[in-house]
Amino acid sequence: MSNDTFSTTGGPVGPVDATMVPRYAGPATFARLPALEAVGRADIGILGVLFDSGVSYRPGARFGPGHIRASSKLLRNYNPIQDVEPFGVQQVADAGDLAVNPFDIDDAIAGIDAGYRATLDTCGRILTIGGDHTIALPILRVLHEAHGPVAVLHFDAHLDTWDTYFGAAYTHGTPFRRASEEGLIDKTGSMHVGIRGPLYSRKDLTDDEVLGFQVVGSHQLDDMGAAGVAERIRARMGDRPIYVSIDIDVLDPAAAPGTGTPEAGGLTSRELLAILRSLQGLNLVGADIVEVSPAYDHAEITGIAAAHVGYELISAMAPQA
Ligand SMILES: N=C(N)NCCCC(=O)O
Ligand SMILES: [Zn+2]
Ligand SMILES: [Zn+2]
Repeated sequence: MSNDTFSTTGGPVGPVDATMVPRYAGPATFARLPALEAVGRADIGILGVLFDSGVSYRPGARFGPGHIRASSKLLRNYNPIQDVEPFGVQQVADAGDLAVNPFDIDDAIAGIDAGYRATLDTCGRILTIGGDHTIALPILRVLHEAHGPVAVLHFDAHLDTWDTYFGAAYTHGTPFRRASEEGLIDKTGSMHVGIRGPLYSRKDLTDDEVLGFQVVGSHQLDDMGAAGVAERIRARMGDRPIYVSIDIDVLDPAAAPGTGTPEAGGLTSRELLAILRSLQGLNLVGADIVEVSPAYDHAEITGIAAAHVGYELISAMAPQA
């Protein structure tokens, strides 16, 4: 018999009541929220995608969803800076995991497409926790059917608009080039935030611009500040439908050591969380948090950062009073 004591006031079913069940106990769901099947439908579904066969360096992101859930137990009901109860004003539920083919990327992409589409039958929007960045492509394919080309707000140390690796077109370094080629993204409204580190050549940047992206480099954060980046985002995206894709390696390795392709000189978690808060009121149609690789994490540093990223995204998606 489950000892979950979900706090509910007749509205959305929220997380387990922390005054009844100690934080280290309760369901292994994101923020100890109810499972989707327990509530039937949700405004936001948290969906794990256990896939990391598209990586080019350190693997392990297939274990990211479980790690982020385990690291999310301390999340509480009220978000003071956004002044919202993200789990009280909307139904948020954990939609479980998509376990896709680890041996065939094409089959895995088809599986993610089908699983994401099925989850949208009972969830208004989905916050996906990965998995490596390959997973963004099938998600954008599904969202394109409902929204047309979406503006991609991409937080990452890496452009992820490269062409192929060893001849492979579908990897964690290529999702946004494929998406742009397939007409899935709004080339007048997409941008990267946090880009840094060595590139393969200058052509990486000229190609990237043609594919529809503007770049805010990590090095610009000191001068622009989170507020300046937030302004750039609003100016670039306006009221377009926006897909937010967050590669946890946008954070400095000090703030996110548990990731596959770390680059020095990244954002602090405080900067990233401040930028995400500024998305409140924008037309967010979905989001993901990818590339968390627990094997390289210490003391849940990366898992906790990813959990808070998810919390601020859910808060930014909440209906405002
Ligand atoms: N972590 C992501 N998503 N992409 C990394 C690509 C790294 C590289 O091409 O060297
Ligand atoms: Zn990256
Ligand atoms: Zn990436």
